[in-house]
Amino acid sequence: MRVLVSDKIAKEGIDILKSELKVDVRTDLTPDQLREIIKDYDALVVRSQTKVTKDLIECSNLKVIGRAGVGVDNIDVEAATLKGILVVNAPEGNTIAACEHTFALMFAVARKIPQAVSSLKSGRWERNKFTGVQLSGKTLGVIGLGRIGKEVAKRASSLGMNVVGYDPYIARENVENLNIKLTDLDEVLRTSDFITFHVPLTKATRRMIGEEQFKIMKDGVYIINCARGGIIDEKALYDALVSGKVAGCALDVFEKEPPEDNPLLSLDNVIATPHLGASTAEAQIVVAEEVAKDIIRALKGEIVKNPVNMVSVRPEEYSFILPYIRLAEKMGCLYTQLKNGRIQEVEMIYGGRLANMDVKLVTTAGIKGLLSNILQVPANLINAPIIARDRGIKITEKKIKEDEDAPGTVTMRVTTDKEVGTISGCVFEKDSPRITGIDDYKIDLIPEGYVLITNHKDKPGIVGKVGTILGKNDINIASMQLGRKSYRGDALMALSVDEEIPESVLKEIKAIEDLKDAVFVKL
Ligand SMILES: NC(=O)C1=CN([C@@H]2O[C@H](COP(=O)(O)OP(=O)(O)OC[C@H]3O[C@@H](n4cnc5c(N)ncnc54)[C@H](O)[C@@H]3O)[C@@H](O)[C@H]2O)C=CC1
Ligand SMILES: O=C(O)CCC(=O)C(=O)O
Repeated sequence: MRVLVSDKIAKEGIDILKSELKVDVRTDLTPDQLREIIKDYDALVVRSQTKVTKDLIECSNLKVIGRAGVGVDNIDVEAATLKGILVVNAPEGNTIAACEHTFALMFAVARKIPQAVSSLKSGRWERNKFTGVQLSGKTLGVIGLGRIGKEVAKRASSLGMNVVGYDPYIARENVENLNIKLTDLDEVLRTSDFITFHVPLTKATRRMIGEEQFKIMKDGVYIINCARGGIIDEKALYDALVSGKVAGCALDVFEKEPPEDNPLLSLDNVIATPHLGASTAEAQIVVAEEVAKDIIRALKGEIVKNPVNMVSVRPEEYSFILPYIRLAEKMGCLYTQLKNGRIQEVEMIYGGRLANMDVKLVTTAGIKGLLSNILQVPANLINAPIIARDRGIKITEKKIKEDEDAPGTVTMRVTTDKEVGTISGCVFEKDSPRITGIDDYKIDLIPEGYVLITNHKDKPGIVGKVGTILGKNDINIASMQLGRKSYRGDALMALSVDEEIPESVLKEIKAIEDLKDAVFVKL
C-alpha cells in the first residue's frame, strides 16, 4: 500500500505512516504533476494547500484521503463518496490552536499591534497613533459554535466580554453553561462590537456576510476571520473597511490563498496572517498523528475514528457492533443471491442491546451486502447509501426496545416488486455471527463460505437424495441446518459445503421430486 503526502505534515505523522506503509512525501507537486502520479497511490494525505478536485479523484485509485486538520473544503468530498473513497480528517487536534490564534488576532486588531510594531521598527515613536480599544465590556458575536466557536466563547467570557452566538444547528443545551446568548444572525450582527467566524465553508456559509449584512452591523465593528476565506464577501468587506463601517479586520484566511495582490492587504486597518490558525507545534503533531492512524485503519479495512463521508460508531460500542457489521453485510449478500425482484425498500430492525446503540453503520453494511452482487463496481460502506438512494431504495431503521439486555438481533426486511422477504441474524458469542432466520424458517447458519439452500417438502428422503448427489460429485458437506414451518409442510435446508457446486449438479438437485428450489450462494 502506498501513501502520498502532498502537503507538509509533522514528522510524527509520517513516522506512523512509515511504520506500516510505503510513504512518499512530495510537497512540491504542481496540480498536473499530482494528476500524473496519483494513480499509483492508495492513500493521499493533505492539509489545506492541495486541491483534491473531482478530476484528480476520478483518475485515482485512492481508497482513502486524509486531511490533517478540520476543513475539507479543499477536497471534493462528493466526488470521493461517489467513487467509494473514504475521507478522514483530524477535527480535534487544532481546536485550541485556532481558538488561541483567534484571540491573538482579536487583541492585535484591537490594539493595532502589527502596525505599532512595524512603526517602531522603522524608527518611529508614535504613541498617540496606536490607541486601541479594550475587549472587556464589549460584545463578541460568535458565528458557528462548534469545537472552536465554543472555546472562543468560553475564553471571551473570562475576558469580561458579553457573548452572543449564532449557530442554527446546535442544541441550546450544548452551550447552556457557556454564558452565551444564542440568537439569530441579524441580532448578532446588530449588537456585536467584535464578530468572529467559526463555521465551515459550505454552500450555505459561502458569502454569508455581504453588503446587506455589513449594513446591519454597528459602526466601528471589528471583524475576525480565522475560519475560511469565502465566508465573507471580500469586496463588501473592503468597502466597509474603507468607509469606516468596519474599524478593523483581522484575517487568517482568504478566498484565494496565497492572496497575492488582494486589495484588502493594502488597507491600514487590516491585519493578516498566512492561514496560521492551526500552526502550533502541538496541534500539528496531533493532527498528523490522528490522520496517519486513520489512514492505516482505513487501508486495513478497520473502522476509522474520524470519517467525513461515512457514518461512524460510538467508540465505547465499537467492539460490540463490529461483528454485527460483518453479519449485516452477509445478510444482504445472502438476500440478493436468494431472492429476485427489484428492491424498493429495506427496513433494518434491531432488538436486544443493539436497540440502544447507534447502528447506522450496521444498516449501511446491510445495504452494502445487498448491492454487492449486482453492481459492476461493488458498493462499499462509503457509497452504499448514495447508490441505494440513486436506485430509489428507501432505507429505514426500527428499534424494538424490549429485551435490552439480550444479545443484539438484526432483521433485514426487504420489499421488492415481487415479495417481502426477511433475513434475521444474531451474534451469539463475541465474533460469531449467525443467520437465525430466512423468512419464516428458523435456522442457525454460520454466514461463511459456500451454502446450498433448498426449499422443499418436509418428508423423508429428500435430504438423503441431496446428500447422495453431492457425495457422488465429491462435494463435502460441512454442516446442515433444517427449518420447517410445520410437520410435513414446507421446509428449508441450509447446507454448508466445502466445494463450489457446479451448475450441472445444482440442476440435478433441482430435479428431485418435492424439492421446489435450490440456490447455491457464496458468503
Ligand atoms: N484558520 C485555520 O487554520 C483553521 C480554520 N478552521 C476552520 O474553522 C472551522 C470550524 O472548525 P470547528 O469548530 O472545528 O468545526 P465544527 O464542525 O466543530 O463547528 C462548526 C460549527 O459551525 C456551525 N455551522 C455550520 N453551518 C452554519 C451556518 N450556516 N450558520 C451558522 N453556523 C453554522 C455548525 O453547526 C458547527 O457547530 C472549520 O470548518 C475550518 O474551516 C479550523 C481549524 C484551523
Ligand atoms: O492545515 C492547516 O494548517 C490549516 C488548518 C485548517 O484550516 C483546518 O484544519 O481546517
